[in-house]
Amino acid sequence: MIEASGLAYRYEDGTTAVDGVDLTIEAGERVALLGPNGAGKSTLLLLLGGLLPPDDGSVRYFGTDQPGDAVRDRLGVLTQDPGEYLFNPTVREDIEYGPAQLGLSAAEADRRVAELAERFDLEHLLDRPPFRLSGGEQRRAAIASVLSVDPDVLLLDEPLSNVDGNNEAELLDLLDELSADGVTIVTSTPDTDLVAAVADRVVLLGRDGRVVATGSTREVLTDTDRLREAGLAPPTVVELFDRAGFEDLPVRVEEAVERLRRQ
Ligand SMILES: Nc1ncnc2c1ncn2[C@@H]1O[C@H](COP(=O)(O)OP(=O)(O)OP(=O)(O)O)[C@@H](O)[C@H]1O
Repeated sequence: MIEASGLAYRYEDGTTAVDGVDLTIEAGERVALLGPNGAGKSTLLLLLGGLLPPDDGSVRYFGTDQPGDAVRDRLGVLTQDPGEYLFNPTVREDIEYGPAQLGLSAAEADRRVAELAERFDLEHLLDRPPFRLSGGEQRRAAIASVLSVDPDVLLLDEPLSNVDGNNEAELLDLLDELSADGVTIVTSTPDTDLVAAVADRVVLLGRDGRVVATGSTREVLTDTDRLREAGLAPPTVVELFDRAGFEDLPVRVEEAVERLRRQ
């Protein structure tokens, strides 16, 4: 789906945000870009989504040489600022915007709005101006507008920040469903507790914008020393079982519960 090689990006003030990143994302994969604040996750996501031109290196999409612009409607990129997706007079129009740009019928756009509004608990907010929404509501509306174009690849920058427990569970369920439908999902986060719920593979970034490790979610999340060296706390469930002296560490709460029941 995405093949990045030698990616590097420096901001105008000379800050190197991403440095020499090689990364291949296969169809249907769920990948987390994990790293501490300032590691370059957001910048990398923008580079992968074709929204920033790299200073060095290149990104290939779908095994072709088409530039990011040409495959824009197949890539759904959620940046950290929900305001970037909410620029119409109402939330409804924001969600309809993508389908309209793709030339879909009004009936199909309406259908997508209704489905996404129900999923994200936005029905009562559809006719409001987006700036009158709370931070978490804006994030949910932004995610709905990204999903409205039915992308093949989703690139999500900290999608759960500001989102409460119920809506978090709803969004995680939806990501599971999209993944089961074959959508490729890349999620950036500094939150090790979230990773096992959204990814099967992890790309761990260090503070210098370089990849420190890649591996299965289990491999990366149970290597507590390496996580700490990268500036991250291990997931709570991993830390708990590690400190309690367990050998084989669970990475999800459900797995931990199962383990304890068997004891
Ligand atoms: N517009 C900018 N101008 C200059 N430096 C920037 C800019 N945006 C980000 N940076 C710097 O680039 C580096 C990577 O930032 P980036 O936002 O990609 O990291 P991140 O891993 O997403 O961080 P966080 O977890 O805090 O969101 C940091 O050192 C940051 O200070």
